[in-house]
Amino acid sequence: MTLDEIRVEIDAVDGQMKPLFLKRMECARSVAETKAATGGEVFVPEREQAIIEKRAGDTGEFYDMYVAFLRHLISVSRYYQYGFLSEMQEQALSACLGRAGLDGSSGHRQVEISFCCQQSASDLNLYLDTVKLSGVLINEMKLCTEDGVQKVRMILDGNLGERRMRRLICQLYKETEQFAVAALRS
Ligand SMILES: O=C(O)C(=O)C[C@]1(C(=O)O)C=C[C@@H](O)C=C1
Repeated sequence: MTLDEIRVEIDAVDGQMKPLFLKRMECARSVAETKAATGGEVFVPEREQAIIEKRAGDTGEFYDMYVAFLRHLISVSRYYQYGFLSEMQEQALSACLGRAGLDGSSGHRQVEISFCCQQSASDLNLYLDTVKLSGVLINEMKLCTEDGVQKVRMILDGNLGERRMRRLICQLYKETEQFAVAALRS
């Protein structure tokens, strides 16, 4: 097969995957609507583990790559879901601002946050992808690892009044360990 012929095949595969991706995102929307009505959490780690165990077992040499693909796919699904859950966003925001004694309506241009993740689970790359997806820019980032726990500190450009910032803060608050808004910076 020539390179051009292989690329025709890749284009055909991508063409088949696209409607399936769109269909899966439609399902994510329906799940979000159901959860908005019933109050369920977006992030259900045991369900994600079950999906991975059920699907990835027979992928042979591609096991790690297929697991990475599934984890990214599901992380995108979660990101999409949080966008529909404005009540959850508001609750998450007031919980972390209240805990830090901060006033979200104060004038600020940057939001400093901190959270932890397990080094072995390599979740940090997924969270960085989520930040990228949200459109919020990282101005500064510090990472230190102690006893297998990654402690992350980020300064994000933007204001808590922006929808994309509220959605991002909500997702990180719900999914990471020890999430905190450390400061609102002007
Ligand atoms: O099954 C759910 O509860 C979903 O929200 C769907 C889904 C997925 O995209 O597969 C997304 C987030 C959950 O953590 C688990 C699975």
